[in-house]
Amino acid sequence: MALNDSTTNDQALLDAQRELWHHTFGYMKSMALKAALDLRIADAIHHHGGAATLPQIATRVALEPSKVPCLQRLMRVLTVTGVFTVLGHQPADDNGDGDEHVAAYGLTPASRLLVGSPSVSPFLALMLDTSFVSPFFGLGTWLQQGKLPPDQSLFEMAHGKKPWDLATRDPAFGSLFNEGMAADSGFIMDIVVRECADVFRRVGSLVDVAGGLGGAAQAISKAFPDVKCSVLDLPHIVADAPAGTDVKYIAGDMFQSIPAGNAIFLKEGYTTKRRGREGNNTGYGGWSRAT
Ligand SMILES: C[S@@+](CC[C@H](N)C(=O)[O-])C[C@H]1O[C@@H](n2cnc3c(N)ncnc32)[C@H](O)[C@@H]1O
Repeated sequence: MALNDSTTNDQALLDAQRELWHHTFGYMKSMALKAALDLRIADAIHHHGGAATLPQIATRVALEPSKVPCLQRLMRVLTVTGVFTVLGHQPADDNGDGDEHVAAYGLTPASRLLVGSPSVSPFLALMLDTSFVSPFFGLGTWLQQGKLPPDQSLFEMAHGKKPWDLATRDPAFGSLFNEGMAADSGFIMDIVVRECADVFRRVGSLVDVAGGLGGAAQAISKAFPDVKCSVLDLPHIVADAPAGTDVKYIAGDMFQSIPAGNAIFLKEGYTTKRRGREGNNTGYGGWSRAT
C-alpha cells in the first residue's frame, strides 16, 4: 500500500516525538546503572560463578519479593545497555505463566569492572550521586548567570562549595569523593604505567599537581621506584594523606606555586580556572614536562 502525504507526515511526527522521548528518558540508563550499583547486582552474579537466575539475584540483593517483576524490567534495561548479558532463555513451556524467560544473566566486559579489584564502582557511584547529578537541574540558570560570581562552577552554584571543600563540611561526601577518585586512579594508573613506561623511565622527579590523596603518584612510585614522586594539594587534603610511603606530600595552592620537578602530572582535575584567565572549569587530564 502506498503511503499518502498524511501518513508520511504522521510518521515524521512520530519519529520526531520518539527522538525527543529518547533524550527525555535517557537518564533511565544511568539510573538503572545506579540501581545496579546500589543493589550490587554485579557482585550477586559474580557470587553465582558469573551466571545467575533472576531469583538468585533477587535473593542475593535482598529484594522485596513483590518487586521481582520490577527487577526483571531493570535487568532488561541493563542487558539492552550492555551492562549485563542474557545467557539463554527458558522455554515458555517450562514456565507457569507460559512466557519465555531469561534463563540466566551474565557479566559483560563492562560489568566485570564492577566486581573484584580494581573496581570502578566507587567512581561511578560518585558520579551518579545526587550531589553530582542534581546540579545539572540548574544548568540553564547557570548559563544565564554570566560571570557573577566569577568562575563559579555548576557544582558550586548548587552546593556553595567546590567538591573538595564540601568534603570537609560533609564527611560522608568526603569519603564518597576520595574513594571515587582513588578507584579511578587505581584502575587507570595500572594501564598508564604499563602503556607509558618509556615516558616515566626518562623522568627523575615528578609532581602530581592537585593529586588528591596521591593514588596516581603511589602507582607511579611503585612501578618506577627511581622516580621521586611528590603530590601537591590543598592543605586540608594533604592533612589526610597516607603516611609512611615513598611519595612526598606538599600542601599548597597550585595557582601560587608548583614545586620543582622534571615533570608535572595532572589527572582528572576538576578545578575552577584561575581568576581572569581563560581555562577549563570542568576537567583536564594529562601530563607535561616541566621547563
Ligand atoms: C578531582 S580531584 C583529582 C584528584 C587526583 N588528581 C585524582 O585524579 O584522583 C581534584 C583535586 O584538585 C585539588 N585542588 C583544587 N584546587 C587546587 C589548588 N588550587 N591547588 C592544589 N590543589 C587543588 C583538590 O583538592 C582535589 O584533590
